[in-house]
Amino acid sequence: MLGRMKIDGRPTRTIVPDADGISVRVIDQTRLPFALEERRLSTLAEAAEAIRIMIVRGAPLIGVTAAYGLAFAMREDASNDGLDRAVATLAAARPTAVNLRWALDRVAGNLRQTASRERFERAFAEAGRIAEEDVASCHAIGSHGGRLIADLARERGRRINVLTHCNAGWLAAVDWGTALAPVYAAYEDGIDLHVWVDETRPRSQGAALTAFELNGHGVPHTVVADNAGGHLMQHGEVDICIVGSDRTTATGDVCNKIGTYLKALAARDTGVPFYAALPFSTIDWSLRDGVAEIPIEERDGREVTHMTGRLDDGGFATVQVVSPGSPVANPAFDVTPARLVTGLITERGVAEASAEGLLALYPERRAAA
Ligand SMILES: CSC[C@@H](O)[C@@H](O)C(=O)COP(=O)(O)O
Repeated sequence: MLGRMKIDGRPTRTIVPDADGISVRVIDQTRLPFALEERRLSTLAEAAEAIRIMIVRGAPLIGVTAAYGLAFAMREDASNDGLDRAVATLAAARPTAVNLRWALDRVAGNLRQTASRERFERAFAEAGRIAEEDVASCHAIGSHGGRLIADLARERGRRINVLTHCNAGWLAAVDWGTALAPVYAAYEDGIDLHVWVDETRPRSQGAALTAFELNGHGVPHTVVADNAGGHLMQHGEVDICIVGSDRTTATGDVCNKIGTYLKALAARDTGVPFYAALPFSTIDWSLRDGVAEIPIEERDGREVTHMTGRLDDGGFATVQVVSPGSPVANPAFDVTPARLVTGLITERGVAEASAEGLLALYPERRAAA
């Protein structure tokens, strides 16, 4: 299946069902930007491991991969116990992105009404539908967010500088992405724009993945160290910040890659609009206080102490960058309170970051609220 996003001019998607009808192929994101390699996933263990070690990452893509993982599990043990065990295994792979739990609940809910012998086919088809819906949501996010960039370009009559953090592009979803979808939409509409790409230590998703994506599309961009954003904003070099989200509360608090909160603080201080772009599957309607309630994944300290990269001679090396013996901490996400968020760009339009703002776009949630 062809995607809209491109690598070397070739349309590509991050996850594609294989012709054998029992597996999927994914891009191994641990190898980017220096090597483009695919992995085939066909078992529960492979899907859970791919999510855990971040062969696939980004909230929407984690959700789709988990849905396929549940399908694979149904080939191995289609009993109710097998289903419960598979849900638990996949849910534990990464705790913060709520799209994972959302996708598991959707597929598992469907399977509980389904006879065991039909469960694999049913789950595989449902995972495919979740992937297609994600593409449609991201495309719509692109249209709504692209208009924000176009409005700024009209208003300011010059090139628009967008700052983004981590990778919330098509590599983090199935196609298009969330935070980068508006960038792609505006760029394809001929808007003159440039993207400041936060490097995003410790795993460098900005330097490795966002830069790789933008390069693939010819979108003008510059990679900056994580600490540069505040300075750029103070000097009028940023017109708008757009980030993704791993979980957004019913009140509009935005959980995203560690460091996002600091950018939102700098944006507020300098009057730069700060948006989060996310599909409905990223909204956790059960939570009202993101700082207190969202579980923050703590990852291996080795991501902080070591870095891997390409040597000048073309070889690869992992090197230690922290003083030996120093303890490290590695919280992977932080929460930006709704009061610092100018708006939430969703597939239904741009919402104010508040309970009322979200309910205005998702009125069907009013009864539950
Ligand atoms: C469209 S993806 C939104 C988020 O998932 C993204 O901004 C992010 O924080 C990804 O974190 P990662 O740890 O790389 O999975």
